[in-house]
Amino acid sequence: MPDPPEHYYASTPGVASSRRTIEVELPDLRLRLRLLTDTGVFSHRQLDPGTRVLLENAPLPAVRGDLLDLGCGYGPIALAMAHRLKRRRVWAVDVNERALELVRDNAAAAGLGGVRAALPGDVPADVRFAAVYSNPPIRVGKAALHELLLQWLPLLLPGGAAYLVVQRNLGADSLARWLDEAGFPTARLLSRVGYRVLEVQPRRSE
Ligand SMILES: C[S@@+](CC[C@H](N)C(=O)[O-])C[C@H]1O[C@@H](n2cnc3c(N)ncnc32)[C@H](O)[C@@H]1O
Repeated sequence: MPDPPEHYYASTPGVASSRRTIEVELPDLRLRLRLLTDTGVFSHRQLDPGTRVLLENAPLPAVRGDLLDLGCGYGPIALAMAHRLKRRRVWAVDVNERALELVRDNAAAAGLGGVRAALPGDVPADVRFAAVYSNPPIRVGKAALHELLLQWLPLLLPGGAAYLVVQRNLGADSLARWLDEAGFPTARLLSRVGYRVLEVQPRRSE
């Protein structure tokens, strides 16, 4: 039997678990986030710089409704948004089960009952999103990334938006063009330290 894959988007990481706590400070939050991370989970040693750019710059949702952290990892985006918007339900979705366990433990430790950590197939079919925040899994390859976005972006509510942070040198501009051609009006919200934050609107009606 081959060893299980060790990349961070495996459903069960092959590397042994070794949890640690990291602290994350965001300018608008009065408390420091204390977040459990683990090996086998994306950027487990420190908050990813792209995620920081997203969290410090993406606006709050313009309409009411649930939020989605697509590809949540240990949950820095979901947890920060849940602190900011305590009454909202925040879906934290990932294929990595170790990551989902961390999100559950992080939300419980922070007393954030609105966070729902779920595998993609476990989100009820009728859920729609006021906003999607994502540092998407670029490393899965273009075809899988496009498929992922085509699965979740159609679930945006009217007036909602998705905010995606992507490294400029990992194809942020071509992703923006592809989204636009796929019918989702996309604009570059900002460009900072090698990252772009894309703002994606719900699909244009035909
Ligand atoms: C770049 S990481 C971002 C993690 C976390 N949001 C952060 O900012 O630290 C992308 C995440 O997407 C997850 N992922 C990969 N394929 C996925 C899929 N098909 N559906 C949901 N999540 C996926 C990976 O497991 C990984 O945790």
